[in-house]
Amino acid sequence: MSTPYDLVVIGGGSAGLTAARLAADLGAHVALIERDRLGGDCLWTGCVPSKTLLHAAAQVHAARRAHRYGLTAATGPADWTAVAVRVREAIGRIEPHDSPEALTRLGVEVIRGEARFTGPRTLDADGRIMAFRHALVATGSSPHLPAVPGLAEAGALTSDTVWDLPELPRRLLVIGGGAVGCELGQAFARLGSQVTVVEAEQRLLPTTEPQAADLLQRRLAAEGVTVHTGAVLRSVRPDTADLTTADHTEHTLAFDQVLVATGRRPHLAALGLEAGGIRTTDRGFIATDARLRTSNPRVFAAGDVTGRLPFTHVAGVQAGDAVLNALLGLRRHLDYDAMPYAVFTDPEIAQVGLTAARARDRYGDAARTRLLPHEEMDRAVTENATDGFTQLVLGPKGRIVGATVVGPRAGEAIVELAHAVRLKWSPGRLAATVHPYPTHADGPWLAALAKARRNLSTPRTRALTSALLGLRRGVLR
Ligand SMILES: Cc1cc2nc3c(=O)[nH]c(=O)nc-3n(C[C@H](O)[C@H](O)[C@H](O)COP(=O)(O)OP(=O)(O)OC[C@H]3O[C@@H](n4cnc5c(N)ncnc54)[C@H](O)[C@@H]3O)c2cc1C
Ligand SMILES: NC(=O)c1ccc[n+]([C@@H]2O[C@H](COP(=O)([O-])OP(=O)(O)OC[C@H]3O[C@@H](n4cnc5c(N)ncnc54)[C@H](O)[C@@H]3O)[C@@H](O)[C@H]2O)c1
Repeated sequence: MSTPYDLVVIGGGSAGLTAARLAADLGAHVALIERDRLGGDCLWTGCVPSKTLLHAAAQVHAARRAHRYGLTAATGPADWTAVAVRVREAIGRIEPHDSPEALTRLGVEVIRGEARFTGPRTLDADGRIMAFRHALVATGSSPHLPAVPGLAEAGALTSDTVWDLPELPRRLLVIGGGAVGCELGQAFARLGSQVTVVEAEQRLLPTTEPQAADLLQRRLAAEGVTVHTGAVLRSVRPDTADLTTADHTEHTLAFDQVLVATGRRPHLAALGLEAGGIRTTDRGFIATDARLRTSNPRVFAAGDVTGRLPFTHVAGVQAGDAVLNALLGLRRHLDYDAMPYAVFTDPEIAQVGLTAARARDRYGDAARTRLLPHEEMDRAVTENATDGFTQLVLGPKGRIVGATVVGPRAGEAIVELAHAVRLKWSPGRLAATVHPYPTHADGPWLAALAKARRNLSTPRTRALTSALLGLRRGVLR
């Protein structure tokens, strides 16, 4: 057995890579064990391919509407081979940053193999026993297939396998209307597939603000996507699916390919959690405290495996905190109420902090919302994208506790609202920073200005300003 490593990282995805790099920067003796390819879900099958696909689909969508500007509009389906090449190109451009060579240059020992705990301070990587002072579990998650008869046998695609399609499906059935289902459903529809999305809950993106989800559903319908919400998928055969919709009617849908996007489960099998003294939650994720420590105080966890907000940026910041807490004995913890995310559909939907409903649950009558429809935002008018909105959710003392932006570049516009939530700003504080005109960041600014202006016109402030004006009139004549 080797001398103990300061840190052994298990899994080379968004969380594991960030952790290993930071540990090496701090001068730690660090090893990273990866059983497959460094880069994880985000690089190979998640964020990077999906955002590249969405960009390609947006270009095709714009080309189809080019007749508005006197050009010959594009018709027919997109060339899937060309799109797939572009997706692989984007992955290829990013992959070298995450390669074993790049990590080794930084001082990380990269080990190819499957890790398994053999005790509270040791693990086995494909036959090699390694001792550690600290370990980080960053083994991520995989798509989960619901137990619907015939689904697995129908050759269902997931976000792991959809990238290998030899051709664009003519009819694509998407099971699940969460982030993956909405993003990929819209992208495939724009590229030329006939898409049907089946969602079990009453609306798409069930955890986002309801008006945002409704707006997206209307847009998808306008683009020719059929959406069934509140639907129960009963069974699947090789080219048809039986479902019952919210109004209790039964449908049989024909498809050429079916894509399952119904959530993910953590990679924990064969990790030897029991030998490592690591407990899991009721939902089957690794149980961690606020400092990301597991039930074994020498083992931390980060990323999708923790079951908290499964996003790349969350995986990265969790990994950073876990490494600092483990190696330097700090007590850092994240504020999940200030964690933003974006769904890259068109319209783009970005959110941070509490939704209006959660704010009411937490703060009762002290919770308020301020909505700025994007008809009032000039940049949205110039781009003919006025159906979006910016909503601020205010808590006690009028502090911003949550926000939603729907419209172009919502993912960028949400960033300053994430600052506002984290730093507990009032709208007045946000309004004090001048924004260039006209940008997509005007939504948050105009919403904050409108609220600040309303504060100026309360009877009390009006009485004060009237008195002051009267005084000035007297002095200045
Ligand atoms: C289609 C899609 C689009 C997405 N888009 C976005 C987006 O736009 N923005 C965003 O923030 N998030 C997005 N996500 C989510 C994001 O991809 C994940 O949250 C993120 O990749 C999780 O990182 P991770 O490090 O926890 O896990 P992973 O990236 O899954 O990495 C885990 C690694 O551990 C390895 N591993 C597992 N078990 C072992 C073992 N026993 N031994 C050794 N190695 C092991 C695996 O091989 C893998 O490489 C998307 C996800 C999907 C599916
Ligand atoms: N833009 C982004 O940041 C982005 C994009 C894609 C994915 N992701 C991440 O990847 C994770 C996985 O995405 P996902 O979309 O698979 O999961 P999800 O949890 O976001 O959505 C799954 C959806 O499937 C529905 N569902 C579950 N079982 C069903 C059934 N039997 N029939 C019909 N509908 C059913 C759920 O109600 C839910 O709406 C997400 O949690 C997200 O964090 C992020």
